[in-house]
Amino acid sequence: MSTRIEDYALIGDCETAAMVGRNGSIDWLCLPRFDSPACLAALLGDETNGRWKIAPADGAFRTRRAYREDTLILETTFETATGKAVIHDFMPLRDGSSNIIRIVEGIEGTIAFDFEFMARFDYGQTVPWMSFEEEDVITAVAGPDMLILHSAVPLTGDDSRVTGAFTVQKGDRLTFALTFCSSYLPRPKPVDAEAALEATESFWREFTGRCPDVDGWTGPVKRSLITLKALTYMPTGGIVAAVTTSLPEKLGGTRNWDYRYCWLRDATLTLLALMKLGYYEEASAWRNWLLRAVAGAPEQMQIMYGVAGERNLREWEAPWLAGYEGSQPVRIGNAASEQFQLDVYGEVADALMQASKGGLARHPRGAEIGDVLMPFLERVWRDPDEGIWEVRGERQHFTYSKVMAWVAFDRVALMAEEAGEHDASRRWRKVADEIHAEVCAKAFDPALNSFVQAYGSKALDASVLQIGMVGFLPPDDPRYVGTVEAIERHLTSDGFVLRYRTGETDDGLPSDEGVFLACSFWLADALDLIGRRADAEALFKRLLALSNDVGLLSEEYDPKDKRLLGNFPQAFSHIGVINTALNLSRRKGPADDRSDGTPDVTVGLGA
Ligand SMILES: OC[C@H]1O[C@H](O[C@H]2O[C@H](CO)[C@@H](O)[C@H](O)[C@H]2O)[C@H](O)[C@@H](O)[C@@H]1O
Repeated sequence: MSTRIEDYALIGDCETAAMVGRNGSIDWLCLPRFDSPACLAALLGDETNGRWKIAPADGAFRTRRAYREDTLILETTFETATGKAVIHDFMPLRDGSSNIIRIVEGIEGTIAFDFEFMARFDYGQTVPWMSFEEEDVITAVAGPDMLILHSAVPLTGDDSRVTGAFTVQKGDRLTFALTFCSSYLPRPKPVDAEAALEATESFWREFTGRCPDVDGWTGPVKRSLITLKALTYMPTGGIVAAVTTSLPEKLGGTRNWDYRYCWLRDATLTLLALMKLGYYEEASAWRNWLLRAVAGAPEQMQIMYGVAGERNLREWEAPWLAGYEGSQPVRIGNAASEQFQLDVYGEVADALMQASKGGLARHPRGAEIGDVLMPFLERVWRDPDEGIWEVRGERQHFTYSKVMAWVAFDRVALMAEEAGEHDASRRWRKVADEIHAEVCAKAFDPALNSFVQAYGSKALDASVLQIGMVGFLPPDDPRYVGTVEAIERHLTSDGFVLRYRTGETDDGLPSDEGVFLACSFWLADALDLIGRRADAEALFKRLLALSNDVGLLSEEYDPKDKRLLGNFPQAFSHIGVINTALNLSRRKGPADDRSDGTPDVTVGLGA
């Protein structure tokens, strides 16, 4: 039986990450980067696709898990009839090599453990050459890649499987370290596990220590903050949407996508959340990543890039992987990278304006990029697009896309005005006004008393909840209030929000999907904005209760089967935790900031 998505926890080194099951098995690991081929891929198949398991030999064990306070160090406590032991799992920040360290510590009595290591490079396909250099040092080599396993106990096995057995007693501390390196380069020095544990703890504590108090929500906010940081590729500042590919949006379904890339949309929303908590260093790193990634001709700007700004994210399928609970295909790469999605221009402009407001130092290329992108957007905003949901059906005039195009022109007009560039400001304001009038005329359905998914459509769509948050209409505008209420009434399942009804939208895909957690946070924000604070709080609490035992959320949820669905953990959902907590706390939240329209800046788009 497969491990439920909610039974995984994340560990990472801000360059890649691993998924650790409640059963002691590491079932997902891509090296050396988030988007590199996996060398442990049991998550999307079975153990023969690669895993590293350390678990009590007595199968009847109980587990309890928690992160060491304010860190990404996972502590899984195993209890059997004979004793209690903890495995401390973590990935230290790199100092020349990438490592996963597992320290098994005896707490009470005695426990017998089984050890199993099966490496499969190239997404669970390639069986390596396994060499037993010493009883406790084993290497796995396949082409350019090499894993070195340092074990505290003797191991045996062959190319396909390495096993061992050991016992821990109270006070024992056994260390296992897996190091990745290039097979053709000199080997890195073995890592000092205890020193690495200390350094890892200090790193995360220092990072989390800067988080302000967010009323009663500080706990979940900190966990979300740590998760977003773990999704950041530190060498470049790029932020991936999730660390997994192809965890399904419906169990057994085909809506399985690769999220190990940097979406401008997801990343800018992450940036807004981080800045609200005062994390400007991360925001600055991301802004520099963005300006490097979008450098070039504006018509070639993509909606997503690789972690270092790569453009070629060609989508392909890995048929040898059975898929999570049989959900095929497993996709690598993402064809949405070639789509046209208007909203990203608005998201980027908005984030950069907020960055300026927050006092982020000006970047020399920033204004220049704005000068090139805005005339391009002026030419193309009337075109249909694939929209925020990246539909694979026909392009449409999606309401959210046009609203966000309005945001782009509105923000640059405000910034130009503030900088005393009155001609530019008038030019952009004129386009903004034109878009505004068109959206109000074509995207509002008086019979439904709601904004709809696309011009002339009858379908509801959760993305238009953003209309009151980005300042397109004041929250008390009856058209916005009507929209929020229509979505609450007709686009929810068990009180949680669907992106849209799959049967009513040509998204080019079969079957349906779960409720979308980010949209559910948006409904909480919207309810708060229209003056229904108690309902907003109640929904927020229900959403937080969907987090797994270590505070992590995936993209979607199935209210019937009560299971997390989709890639995990997902930035979009954790951004929701932070933003809604801020909106509901005394502190001024992103919704207030984004809707108040004050530029408070002195320089251009990239400032
Ligand atoms: O629903 C089809 C699309 O689903 C994915 O996109 C979703 O995830 C993105 C990353 O979090 C998010 O930016 C987007 O708004 C979501 O719809 C998938 O990546 C697409 O390829 C797919 O067409």
